Amino acid sequence: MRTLVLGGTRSGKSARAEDLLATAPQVRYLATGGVPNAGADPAWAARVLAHQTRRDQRYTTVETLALAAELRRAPTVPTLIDDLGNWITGLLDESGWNHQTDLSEPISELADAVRAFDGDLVIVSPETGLSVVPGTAAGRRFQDLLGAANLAVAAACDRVELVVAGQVFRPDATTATPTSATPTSATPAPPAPAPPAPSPASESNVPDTRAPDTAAPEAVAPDIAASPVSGGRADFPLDPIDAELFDTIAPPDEDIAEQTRGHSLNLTKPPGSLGRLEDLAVWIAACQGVCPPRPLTAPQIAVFAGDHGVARQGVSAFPPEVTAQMVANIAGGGAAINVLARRAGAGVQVLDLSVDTEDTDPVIARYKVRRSTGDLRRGQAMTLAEARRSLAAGRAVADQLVDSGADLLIAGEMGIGNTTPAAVLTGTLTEQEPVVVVGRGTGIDDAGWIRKTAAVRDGMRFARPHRDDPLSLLAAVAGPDLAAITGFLAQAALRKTPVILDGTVVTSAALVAELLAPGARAWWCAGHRSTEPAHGFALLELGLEPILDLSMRLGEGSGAAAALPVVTGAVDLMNQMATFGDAGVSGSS
Ligand SMILES: Cc1cc2ncn([C@H]3O[C@H](COP(=O)(O)O)[C@@H](O)[C@H]3O)c2cc1C
Ligand SMILES: O=C(O)c1cccnc1
Repeated sequence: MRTLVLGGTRSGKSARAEDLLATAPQVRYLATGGVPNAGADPAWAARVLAHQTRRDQRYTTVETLALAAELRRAPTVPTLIDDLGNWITGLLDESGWNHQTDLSEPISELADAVRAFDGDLVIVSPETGLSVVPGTAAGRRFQDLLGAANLAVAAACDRVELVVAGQVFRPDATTATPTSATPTSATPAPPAPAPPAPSPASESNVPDTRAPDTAAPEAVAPDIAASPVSGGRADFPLDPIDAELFDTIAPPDEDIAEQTRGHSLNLTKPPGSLGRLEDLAVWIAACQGVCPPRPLTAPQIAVFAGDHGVARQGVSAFPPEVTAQMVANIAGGGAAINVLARRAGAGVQVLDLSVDTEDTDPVIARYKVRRSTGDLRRGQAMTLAEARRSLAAGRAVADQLVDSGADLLIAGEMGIGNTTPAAVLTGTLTEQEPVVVVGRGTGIDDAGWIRKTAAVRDGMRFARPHRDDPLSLLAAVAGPDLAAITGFLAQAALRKTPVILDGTVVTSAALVAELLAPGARAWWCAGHRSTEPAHGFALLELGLEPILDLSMRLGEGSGAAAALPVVTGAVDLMNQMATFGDAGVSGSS
């Protein structure tokens, strides 16, 4: 079990960490605070002594900043790291406190080592993000880097705890997942979010840290997760009036792309031998504007959920009630997307935009626009105002994730019947006939396929007049979930953040997003090719070649999450491989 214990100064976090290892026969204690010079700083020495006297004979202390190497050296020995704040300070002391100091590599190395660790590991780290932004450049640097370290390490752990005045809170156990807004959601929501909106830290993207054996009795604190919501619904942080207006989307940096292609020629491999992995790394470098690209340490997945009126017409193999049930499943960490995200080190949050229930946890429903949609066979799935609100919600979610450090975004979806509006959008925007785009979705039989095709035909009839007006197209035949995904994807591009697209539902929204924000597609790659026929047409229209083709047809973001390790691996190759010169390997003759 790997646990990250966060807390403020003197919160009781170290004592809590030691409690977690109380039954371990021996504990390796990785101390990052350095050996204090008692003469120079007696107060610091006393502080360290207090920690030492509390620990017993079972502890063996190793003073080190090389945490990743030490974890890898003995990856099963029960270990306590105390703490990441001193670790960041030590690294900054070594490499300089100026703003150019890049600690992304040691941070991602540590996260990788934590992920690979196979025993009891407790990591203590200060939670400084709840205080004011420091007034000095060095203070801000420290706070930013510590936040990044906490996010990356939280994503690699099985669970995250927050200690406040000796009380233990489990962010991931509050609402079953949605929690803090920090990319890996290591940081729980602040008790009093600042206006104008749920602060980033109040958003739900705790990494999916659920583990089968984590039902700790102290896992409470519903009020923390619920705090950002007023009256059961979140206030919309973005004025929906302008939700469909986007500034020009700048393309990823072509000079950096060229530089990265050149860099790749120097690496110890025949030119081009890593095939499309090289293209992916070049693309990420161009998105980041950095050569070689920085390792991706904080990918985030937002799953947008909604019901669809047409689902009552026999177009799905499953009943609409499954949408709400699956929202709870995703929040609880038990869906396919959670499993793939955990493995890939991505945080997951699920958001109810239009599920047909009043009972969703208020945090998950903070952007709720309505219950279900009108039947798209008769047009007007929602109003224009609702479409704007939904777009604004998706944009706000992307903003919050990017603001809290996410370096790659994935949109997922959950909604029984949603492959029907997706087929309507794709058929309309790629000018294909209904029979060509309609697939089996969750596995409908022939009679269901005929009903679905008829519904798509009717929906396309209503959609066609709105083909050149993305907002009214969404209002006519989509729904809040698809509109939110549209806003999310376009906003990610505006914020220069790469996206891995998922299957047919998300990609149908991508078609609309490209209309709303032309050029946005340059910020997206296609994670996989779904077996739904509409998906192939949508990918063709966007000019995207999928990374994987595994006959998947699930949605939730699962195809994108499956492709995520390929993308992060591609970036690592560009970043970590030795050059011919460095390794003393002869180049081609
Ligand atoms: C248990 C279950 C889990 C799912 N996870 C994703 N979907 C996927 O299937 C649904 C769309 O297919 P259709 O249009 O045929 O209803 C969406 O919820 C989509 O996310 C699921 C569907 C089910 C039943
Ligand atoms: O490709 C998808 O996104 C998909 C396929 C089937 C069911 N739900 C989603």
